[in-house]
Amino acid sequence: MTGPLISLADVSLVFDGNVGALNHISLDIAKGETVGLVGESGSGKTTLCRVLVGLAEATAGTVAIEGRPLDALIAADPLAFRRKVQLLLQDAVASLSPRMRIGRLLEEPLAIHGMDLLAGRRRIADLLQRLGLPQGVLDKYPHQVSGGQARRVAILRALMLGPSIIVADEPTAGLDVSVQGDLINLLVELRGDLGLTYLIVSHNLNVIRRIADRTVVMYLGQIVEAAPTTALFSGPAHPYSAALLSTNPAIDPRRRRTRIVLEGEIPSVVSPPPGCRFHTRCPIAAARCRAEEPQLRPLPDGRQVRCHFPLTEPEGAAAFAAAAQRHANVPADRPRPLA
Ligand SMILES: Nc1ncnc2c1ncn2[C@@H]1O[C@H](COP(=O)(O)OP(=O)(O)OP(=O)(O)O)[C@@H](O)[C@H]1O
Repeated sequence: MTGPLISLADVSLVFDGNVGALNHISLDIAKGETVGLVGESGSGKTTLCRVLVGLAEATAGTVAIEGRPLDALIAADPLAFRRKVQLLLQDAVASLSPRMRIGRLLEEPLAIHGMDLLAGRRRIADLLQRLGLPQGVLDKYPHQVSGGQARRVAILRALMLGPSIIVADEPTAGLDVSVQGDLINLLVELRGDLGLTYLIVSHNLNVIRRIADRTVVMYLGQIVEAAPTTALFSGPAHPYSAALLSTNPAIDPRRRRTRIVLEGEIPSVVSPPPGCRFHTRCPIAAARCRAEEPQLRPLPDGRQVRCHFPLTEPEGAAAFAAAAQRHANVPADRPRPLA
């Protein structure tokens, strides 16, 4: 296969006639790639995940897997589609029935998909070992295992049917840092061993930095930047990406001397600001930003950005440096709004 494994072309989704949760999203994901999705609450990350797994339907645009439209794939063979694309939810315990022992929970999909029970049990045994879970968890109820183990059980359940795509919404949320680290290592290992492709949503930028080959930044239903993770973290092109990264002091503190505090509420997707959607909170917004909506466009270094004045170009860099300078005298222990 030469084309992308997953392709979203100009996808929009409007809830209730006026909630534009996704706005002209175009994104290709290659087989074996891990794409991280970041952005403030309400930017459309979960909706994008739900579209990809067929739980929500795009109002416009096309979603394709291996070049075949998603709706046609689902209509032709819904079970085959579910085997191929699995959703991993944040709250692993809540996504498992509390009244069934884990062993039965894991065998349940085998019956639904008409798979051989013996072969299924061998697969469970193999995956238990691979995921570092003791055999004993099979006899327990979901609430009787630790948070980290419950998360592994949910991963095991998602892997039972041999998927090729895993869409994970906050897979490490609520876990201790060390357990988070183990889980990320596990996901990376599984990707290599089983040839998986991941789309991973996380509020935790350290998680995204460790696992994603490419990171997509969303704001108010739009992609504002899509870049190789190393490029994004070493020098964001969109002012919103810069603001998001600056909220995390652990990310290269030498580079992040200026903490950019975004002022004001995130606007509503029901009535997004005209021009650039970010202009009401952007530290370098100019008249053009208020009047003209920027398109997502490629930069010479291969990333894409939706900004008239990307920080990787001289005009944007100068404006950003000037904004930082204006606030340079704010004491270090106080937030330094750039707007
Ligand atoms: N079923 C629905 N009906 C109406 N509006 C919805 C529905 N689901 C989501 N929305 C709205 O769509 C927008 C995007 O929501 P979404 O949950 O995708 O954002 P998110 O980036 O995943 O946020 P979070 O990080 O909090 O999960 C929000 O304004 C939300 O209120």
